[in-house]
This record gives sequence, C-alpha cells and structure tokens, in this order.
Amino acid sequence: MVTVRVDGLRARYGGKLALDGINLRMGAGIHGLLGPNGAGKTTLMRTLATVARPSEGSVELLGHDTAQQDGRKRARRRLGYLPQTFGYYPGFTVAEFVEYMAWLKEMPKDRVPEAVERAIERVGLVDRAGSKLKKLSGGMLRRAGIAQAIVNDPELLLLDEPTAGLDPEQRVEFRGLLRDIGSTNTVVVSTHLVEDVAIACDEVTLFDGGKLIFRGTPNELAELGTFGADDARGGDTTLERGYTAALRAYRERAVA
Ligand SMILES: Nc1ncnc2c1ncn2[C@@H]1O[C@H](COP(=O)(O)OP(=O)(O)OP(=O)(O)O)[C@@H](O)[C@H]1O
Repeated sequence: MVTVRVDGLRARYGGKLALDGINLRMGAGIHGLLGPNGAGKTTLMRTLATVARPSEGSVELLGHDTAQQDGRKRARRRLGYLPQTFGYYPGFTVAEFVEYMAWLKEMPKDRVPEAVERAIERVGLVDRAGSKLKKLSGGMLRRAGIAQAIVNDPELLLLDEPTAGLDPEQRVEFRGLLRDIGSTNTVVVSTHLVEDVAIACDEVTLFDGGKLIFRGTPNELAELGTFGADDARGGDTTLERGYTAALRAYRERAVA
C-alpha cells in the first residue's frame, strides 16, 4: 500500500530551489534518504512532516491530501517526526516532554500514560524518565526526541538524522526499534551515514542539489560501486563507492 505519494514537488527558498521536481512513492518498510550537505533531505522531511508547504506539486500522506487544512490535521495525528534540531522546554522531564507531545498530537487522554511509558521504554530511557531534559547528554536527548516521535504509534515515522550523537550500542538498539516499526509501518530516515543505510534500510533514495538521482535497494546502490573497487577515492566499502559513483555519474550527466 502506498502511504507517501509525492508528485512534482518543488520547494523554494527565495530564488533557490531546494527540491526540484520530486516524484516519490513509499510504502511500509525503512526508507533511507542519503545525499551530501544541501541535497534537500531536511527540506523533504519538513515537507513530509507538513511543517513546510511545497512551492509546487502535491503531497499525499496516508491517503490525506496535505494541500487541505483538514488533510494536514488528519495526517499529523498519524505521523511521528523527529526534526534535525528540535525545540523543547529544558525544565521538562523526559516523561513530561513525551506526554506534552502526545497531547499536541491529540491522542485520546486515556491512552496517553501507557503510550508515554511504552515510548520511553522502547528508547531505553526508563531510568531517566524523571530527569530534566537540560540534564541529558546529547545522545539521551535524541532518544527522548525519538520517544516523542513514536508515542502515537505513527503509521508514518520521519526521522531526520536520528543516529547523530548515539553511541555504537545505542545505534544497534535503535536499528532494532526501526526494524520493529518498519515491519508494518513506513519509516523514513535521513542520514549522512552510509553504513546506517546498509544495515537498516530496505530502500535508499539519493539526492543531490535538490534532485532525486537514485532509488533502489542498498545492494543495488552497492553494485554501482563494484566497478571502482580499485579507486580508493570512492570510499572504503562497496556501498560508499556506489554512493560516490551515483553522484559522479549524475554530475557528469548534468554537465554534459
Ligand atoms: N531556511 C532556509 N533558507 C534559505 N535556504 C535554505 C533554508 N533551508 C535550507 N536551505 C537551502 O536549501 C537547500 C537544501 O537544504 P537542506 O537542509 O534541505 O539539505 P540537507 O540535504 O538536509 O543538508 P544537510 O545534510 O546539510 O542537513 C540548501 O541549499 C540550503 O542552503
């Protein structure tokens, strides 16, 4: 089932196109968004989260047309979003923060306490549930951010650089959580880390300069790198070389 349907999406900041003619379909599973700085990943995430409005094109989420106010409202109740940088009240505890976000998502009141407890447990922060956010380490704060994103059991989960600041053990646990959620729901993860994509994602979408330049499985991206195995500049793994090869091929085509 298609849960994300994007057609002819353009996003402009002033005169600059941050996303240029994006067409995309996604369903259940884990989808990785890759690309160099400024490729447009965060802009796409913000658009899917309905925080940013497209300059052109249409975005349908879980069957709701986000051009309509009512469609955005309905979609928001069913999605979870971890922004790259997120605002919070530093004096809130982890539990208060997750509860507050559940309230913003208009969750039924009687479901909130159990949902908050479960979300905090799933990110491994039970022993810090009563700690103020300002006292948390960067990795713990990010886990609190993930907890608020999943508190409503979102059918569409959008995570912008979720592994930034997580240590290796937390990364492994986080990937387990992603697999769990991605087995039935749509998860979109933006990352700089090619290895995160290799291990966790079912599908990779690569962007450069606001354009979608590759879509396929991690294996298909890695295959692009097998021809440059002796070219150390392309990366240390076949996936890194595939990533570099896809970017180079696109840039060569764009110049020609
Ligand atoms: N608020 C803004 N005002 C003006 N330009 C912006 C704004 N936000 C993003 N841009 C521009 O839009 C383009 C896409 O940026 P975006 O943050 O979506 O890329 P990204 O792939 O997430 O990059 P990064 O990997 O560095 O986070 C860039 O050229 C960026 O400079």
